[in-house]
Amino acid sequence: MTQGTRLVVDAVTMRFGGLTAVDGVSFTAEPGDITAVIGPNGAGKTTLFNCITGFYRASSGRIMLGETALHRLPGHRIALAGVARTFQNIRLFGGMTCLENLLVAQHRRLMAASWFGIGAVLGLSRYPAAEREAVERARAWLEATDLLDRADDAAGSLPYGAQRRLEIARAMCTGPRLLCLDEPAAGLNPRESAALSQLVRAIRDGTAAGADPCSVLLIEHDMGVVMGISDKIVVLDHGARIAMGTPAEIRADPNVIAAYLGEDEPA
Ligand SMILES: Nc1ncnc2c1ncn2[C@@H]1O[C@H](COP(=O)(O)OP(=O)(O)OP(=O)(O)O)[C@@H](O)[C@H]1O
Repeated sequence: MTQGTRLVVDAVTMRFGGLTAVDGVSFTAEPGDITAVIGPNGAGKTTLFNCITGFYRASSGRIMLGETALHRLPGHRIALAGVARTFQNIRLFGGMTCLENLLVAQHRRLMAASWFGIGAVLGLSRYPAAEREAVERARAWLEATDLLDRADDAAGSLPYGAQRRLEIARAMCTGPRLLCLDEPAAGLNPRESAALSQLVRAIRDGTAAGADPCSVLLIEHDMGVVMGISDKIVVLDHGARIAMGTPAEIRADPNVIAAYLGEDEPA
């Protein structure tokens, strides 16, 4: 069993014209850890996330996932390298069922098993076995996210909190080495936030859906969730890293408290 994969973010800078949205940020997200990136509005969190997940190419710096240089890969190769993400705004196929959403997420695996259609034409395909596995994996993640009874319902008909869990299930169906969550607790009620925290811990520890442990990186404004589940917190302000440490260290850091003055104070 793997123990997740180390993410190294090394002096990453992202400029938009004259604006430096991320300014030489470095940190490592250790295997087996939940690492949170926090900071006031406009601090550069989403931009940094977009660099890691391949939506932007960093202006400079290195991003390594294990031995893989993510910063050198085109955006569409990042998922293949083992990075899965969820979005601030939910992006599910609303008209498809929950199960179908999780099967679509596995289409690359299924295509590979059918040798991209050629094996199927020749009757040599491993597709049926792969399809069975894909359905089993999808059902395991539906169960882990408490959505098994909604498997055949349209994703768009689910309550908001359930859609957020389905997004995580979909990301996990790709078998990632690193899961990036962009404000997963946004809009959740306290009970749903608690269930989310438990799910993210289980993903980190490899106790959900029979999957291996997975490193987790999250952006989150809900300080209850951040302080409750993070092993390490990286704090950004005006694009730069101003603090890094355990939740207890971050809570007591005067730089962090100063950065948040006028915002919601952490903890
Ligand atoms: N595509 C873009 N083009 C130009 N400027 C951008 C772009 N994306 C982000 N920015 C700017 O970069 C800075 C950092 O924004 P970013 O969205 O990364 O912050 P954030 O910490 O995620 O904020 P929030 O908590 O409000 O989501 C902001 O000044 C923003 O206006």
